[in-house]
Amino acid sequence: MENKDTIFSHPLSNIGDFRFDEGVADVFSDMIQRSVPGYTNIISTIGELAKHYIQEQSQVYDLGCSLGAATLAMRRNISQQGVNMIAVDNSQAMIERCQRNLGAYRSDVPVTVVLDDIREIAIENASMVVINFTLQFLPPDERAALLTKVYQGLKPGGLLVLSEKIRFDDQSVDDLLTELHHNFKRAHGYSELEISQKRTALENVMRTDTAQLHTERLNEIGFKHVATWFQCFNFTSLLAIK
Ligand SMILES: Nc1ncnc2c1ncn2[C@@H]1O[C@H](C[S@+](CC[C@H]([NH3+])C(=O)[O-])CC(=O)[O-])[C@@H](O)[C@H]1O
Ligand SMILES: O=C(O)C(=O)Cc1ccccc1
Repeated sequence: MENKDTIFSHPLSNIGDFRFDEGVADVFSDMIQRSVPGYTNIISTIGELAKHYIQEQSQVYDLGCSLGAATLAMRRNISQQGVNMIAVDNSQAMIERCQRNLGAYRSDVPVTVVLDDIREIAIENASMVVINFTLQFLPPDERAALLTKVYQGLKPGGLLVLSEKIRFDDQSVDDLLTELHHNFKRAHGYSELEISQKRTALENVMRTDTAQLHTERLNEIGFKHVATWFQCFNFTSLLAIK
């Protein structure tokens, strides 16, 4: 049923930048579950939060939706009327599979699947916005603008869920939590070669911020309530309410 991630299992003579292409999209569900501690828990909590925060006659956004896991979790959980969901990703391979996944379950909640850069889309009348491990792929100096756009598009009482891989200013702490994350990957069957080649591939494309920066930035933008609700090693998820 599910394709196993073997992308980095053989020695590559030239490790290019990590890309969300067909090969990655085909194995992405397996890849993210074996790579991100707490991923399944985060997805189901997004579903729980949807029950409480999605407002009637409003829009819900999943920015960097990949295969649509967060959108599916939210859609399954809501009984609110007049909700329109928008799932956005700039990878054609992901969007095709996302559309297919959403079509595999029946639901009365309309979802518009959009192939675009999350920096280009309008956010309006939103009661919930999910950015689950996607902000980390934007250039660091463009992150505040994206989050400001989200804030401006949210209704009062609206919720942002922001999940990210993080780094630590303290080098010893960063080394330790990186090692614990690598142990997690080993425990899920990844070899040293896979871990190190993927790390190289991600180096230029995924520049992580610290937890403090995430919290401070959300506060500065104006969110009324900001909290870290999940952290495992160097992975975190925050919620921010307007
Ligand atoms: N500028 C951008 N515009 C649109 N999409 C982008 C951009 N940059 C990257 N992406 C997309 O963001 C997604 C990141 S994965 C999200 C997991 C999902 N949220 C999940 O809950 O399963 C997380 C990870 O791979 O660590 C990929 O599908 C990219 O194509
Ligand atoms: O795999 C890793 O080392 C990560 O940091 C997480 C991840 C998961 C899926 C795609 C890109 C990064």
